[in-house]
Amino acid sequence: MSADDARPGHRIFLVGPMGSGKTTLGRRVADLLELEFVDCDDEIESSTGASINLIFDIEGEAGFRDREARMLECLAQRDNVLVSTGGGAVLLPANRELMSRTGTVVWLKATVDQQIRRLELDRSRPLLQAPDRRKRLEELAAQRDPLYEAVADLAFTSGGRGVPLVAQALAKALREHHD
Ligand SMILES: Nc1ncnc2c1ncn2[C@@H]1O[C@H](COP(=O)(O)OP(=O)(O)O)[C@@H](O)[C@H]1O
Ligand SMILES: O=C(O)C1=C[C@@H](OP(=O)(O)O)[C@@H](O)[C@H](O)C1
Ligand SMILES: [Mg+2]
Repeated sequence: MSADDARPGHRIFLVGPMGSGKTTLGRRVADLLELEFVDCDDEIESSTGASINLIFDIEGEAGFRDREARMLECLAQRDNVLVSTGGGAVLLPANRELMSRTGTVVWLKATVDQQIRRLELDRSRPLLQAPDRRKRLEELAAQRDPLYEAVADLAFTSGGRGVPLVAQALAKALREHHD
């Protein structure tokens, strides 16, 4: 991002692992920063009329990544927006390049324990349909943490404060980042 673009909330991308709160916190933080909120997965679901699970079933992960990359390209053209991405959006170099070039990228961190607790009942994430969720999440973290790190302008750890307080802290961190 150039210095001229570095205004609060011009375009923010939240990245990070499943269950880090990109969707939940993103919506609140967008409100606090008076930005439009958009969730990449929700956009894919509403534009296809299919759930993420069904897309994975029919087209495989590769098909989903294709749709995700195309959706991100569209979303990166909006202004005054906070975009919550899916946890694997950082996998494609083109996505990383797009997000770094067009916005402020925030890595929402979460421990595997937090992920497991928060996603205990979740059945909507195809990559979590594994017999050993901890192992799966650890493998994903080993693969992806270096990518989150590489693309992020800011890393944010939520701690155990509860969603409303964490959203306020994240909004504050973003304001300070842009000052
Ligand atoms: N900081 C947090 N503290 C407690 N619960 C959280 C936090 N962030 C998210 N959650 C909960 O975890 C679940 C998954 O959050 P979600 O926003 O869908 O994560 P992501 O979009 O990163 O996968 C939701 O039930 C949400 O309420
Ligand atoms: O980590 C991933 O590869 C994925 C994360 C999901 O989004 P959240 O990170 O919002 O759960 C969703 O995009 C899809 O199930 C794949
Ligand atoms: Mg999400």
